[in-house]
Amino acid sequence: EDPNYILLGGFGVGLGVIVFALSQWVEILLPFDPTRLQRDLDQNLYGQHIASDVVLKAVSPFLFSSQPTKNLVLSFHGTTGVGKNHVAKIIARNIYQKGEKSRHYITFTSGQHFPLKDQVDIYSENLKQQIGRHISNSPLTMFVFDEMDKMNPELAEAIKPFLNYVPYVNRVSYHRAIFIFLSNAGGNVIASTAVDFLSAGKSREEIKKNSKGMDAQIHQSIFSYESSGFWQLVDHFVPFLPLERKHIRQCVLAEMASLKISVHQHADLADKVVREMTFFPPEEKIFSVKGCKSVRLKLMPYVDDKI
Ligand SMILES: Nc1ncnc2c1ncn2[C@@H]1O[C@H](COP(=O)(O)OP(=O)(O)OP(=O)(O)O)[C@@H](O)[C@H]1O
Repeated sequence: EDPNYILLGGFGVGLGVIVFALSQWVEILLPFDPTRLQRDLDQNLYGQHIASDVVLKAVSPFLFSSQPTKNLVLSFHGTTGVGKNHVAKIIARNIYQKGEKSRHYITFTSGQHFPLKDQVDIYSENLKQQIGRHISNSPLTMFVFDEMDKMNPELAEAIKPFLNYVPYVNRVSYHRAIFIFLSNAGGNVIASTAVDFLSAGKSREEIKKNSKGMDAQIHQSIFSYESSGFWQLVDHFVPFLPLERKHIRQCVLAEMASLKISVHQHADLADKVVREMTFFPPEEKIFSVKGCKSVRLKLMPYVDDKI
């Protein structure tokens, strides 16, 4: 063997390893395409015409702008299992090639990450450092805070400076980050507005963001929390409506496809799962109490028998 070839081969392998490591480290940001986001929402988000509209109109100009004047702050409201986390993930997969698995998609759940009241000072300090570090690594980071209604107000205070109009810290732009807060606060207000509409014979699509003062009532339900200054920094409050039978059915079919459960072999499964769910109000039984939340779990027993 010619030692030159061995040297060259070794060099090639080394270079390959470095390129591979770099490609794992440097994540690809997708070029933003509003049509793709719209298509994704149209096809994969069921029964949420208001949320779909607000998200598209908020996210598109923000991602198009090369120098946004402030970061994007969204607050999603609705009862359980109606698609709040789901939409955050849809946004993520339209920004990052790795979607929700991206290193730049950061989630915190109050009950899980900040459970102890007497540790709040430590949580605050850690949280500030983490947010700063993530933004320094990649200005276009998504921070998703779940269970905001359970968050200690002191933690909200720790996040507040990042939502403000601070343009640069250490020459890194703080205006490109996206903050999404999820909560069940206002969920009952939204649900009762939906019940009123459908009971009055109106269609779901007629419900607007400010129908029956829904907007104002959502504000009321959160501004009564201590950190009202924090909520003033939110750009858009996004209501998620409770889901009806047809939406649950759509969720079941989508989950069946993702779990590779044959629709042919289990023709009645979607209807069976829908029948097993609980609906409200008790008389009319229009909306699913848990949205699409337990759908995946109910399908698990069928996972093994593939097509
Ligand atoms: N409107 C919807 N359209 C499509 N799929 C949905 C919708 N709502 C819920 N799902 C499905 O149900 C699962 C659970 O929903 P998701 O986690 O988004 O609920 P959530 O509103 O965040 O609830 P929670 O308040 O309990 O956190 C999602 O992963 C998704 O598969």
